[in-house]
Amino acid sequence: MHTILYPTKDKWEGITGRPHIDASQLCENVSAILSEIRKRGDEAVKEYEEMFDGIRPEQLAVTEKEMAEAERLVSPELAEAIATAHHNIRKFHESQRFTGNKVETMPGVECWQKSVPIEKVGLYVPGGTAPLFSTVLMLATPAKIAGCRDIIMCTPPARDGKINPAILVAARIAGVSRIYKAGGVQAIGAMAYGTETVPKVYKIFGPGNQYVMAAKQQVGIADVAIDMPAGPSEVCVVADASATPEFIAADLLSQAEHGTDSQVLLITTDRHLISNVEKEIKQQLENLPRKEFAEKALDNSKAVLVETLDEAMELVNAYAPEHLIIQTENYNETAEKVINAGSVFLGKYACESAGDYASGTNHTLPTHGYATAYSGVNLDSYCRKITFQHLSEQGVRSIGRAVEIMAAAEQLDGHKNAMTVRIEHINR
Ligand SMILES: NC(=O)c1ccc[n+]([C@@H]2O[C@H](COP(=O)([O-])OP(=O)(O)OC[C@H]3O[C@@H](n4cnc5c(N)ncnc54)[C@H](O)[C@@H]3O)[C@@H](O)[C@H]2O)c1
Ligand SMILES: N[C@H](CO)Cc1c[nH]c[nH+]1
Ligand SMILES: [Zn+2]
Repeated sequence: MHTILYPTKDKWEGITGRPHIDASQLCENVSAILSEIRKRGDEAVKEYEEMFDGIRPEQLAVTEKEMAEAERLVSPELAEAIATAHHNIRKFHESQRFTGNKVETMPGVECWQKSVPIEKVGLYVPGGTAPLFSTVLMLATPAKIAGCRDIIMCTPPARDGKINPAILVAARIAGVSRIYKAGGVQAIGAMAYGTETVPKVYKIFGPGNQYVMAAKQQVGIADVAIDMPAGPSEVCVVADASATPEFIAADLLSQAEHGTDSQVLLITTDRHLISNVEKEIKQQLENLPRKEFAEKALDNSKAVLVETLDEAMELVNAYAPEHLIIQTENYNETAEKVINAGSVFLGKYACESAGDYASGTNHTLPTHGYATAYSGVNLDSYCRKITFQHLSEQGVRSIGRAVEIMAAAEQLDGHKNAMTVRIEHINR
């Protein structure tokens, strides 16, 4: 981790930048794969599976036999933990149900919204370096609550051609309709265009590495809707002298271990905290099986000393982290200043892992600064709000003239006439 002391504002860009990616090369590679998937369907998906995941799946669809085998392989303890997480995720997302009201904007003019589920959704569950079965719960639970009819899921198989059993069990618990063995760009392409086996969906959800994120952004231009750019994980911790270095180090490492392109950021008003956290990181790293990933991610990461918590929060908002942990004495007060963040964790006990797995909030969140404009996945992500309106004769009398005048002023006589014929009909 690089330490930066009291940076002036002109240095902030160097702090808020994400790890460098050669975007043009990435886009070119992704686009070439997508175009093969579009042209050659299943065959191309299998070829890229062999190239990137080291296994050519005989068939892409997961069978009932594989589902049953997975149920046997998952320990009762893990199944219970998954059930606990699912319960909390369902409870929190059920509380997000929309209730639309009819509004009479003028006498006889009624307008309202109805929330309608997206019929066909495609979920991407990462599996390149870790089998993220928690992501299954995060994506499928709200899809099910929303009432999506077809919930399909893609995830890369392991080298033995199988999908991690916990992913399959979580999928069954959360209500996924069909599962396919495909990862990365090829999975996104398959769900965006449809292949002989994988159905085309209307919206693709889910996080992934830089390839997955770039593929979603490309297919999102013209072929399918996407939830948001959700790429390599990030966490930003804001702390003052009251914070616990051991906890902060653990939180930073918890996201650094996701991948070499992850990034963590510590912003503090206490100079000693930085050295204490660094000492803790060194110690904790020794016992981390994914030490190599974490070390590389830490190379892209920074600890920043600032004068005040107000300045810390200004820097947080400029960075727009996926996750923000606030470990300050008056964390509620500090939290008032949050403008740009995906998900916020308050106080020393709210570790990000709680939200990653089991507290109930969603862990599929905007990265790379997109928290300035996107929300994380939530119940609304799976619905559209369709507006309805009804006009009575009184309604025509209320707004008819305004419509006629505006249409005429826009030089759209056809529009004007649609109202005029009604006004005349009523007055006949
Ligand atoms: N933002 C969020 O909400 C969130 C949530 C969970 C995980 N994540 C992130 O998801 C990511 C998971 O990454 P992962 O790699 O473990 O799994 P992944 O499933 O995202 O990616 C694996 C796939 O990448 C493809 N791939 C690998 N190398 C490639 C190459 N050179 N060219 C083209 N395609 C290639 C392969 O097809 C492989 O199947 C991590 O970065 C993690 O931080 C983000
Ligand atoms: N931290 C990730 C979101 O950025 C989610 C996750 C899944 N498993 C563990 N963590
Ligand atoms: Zn995580």
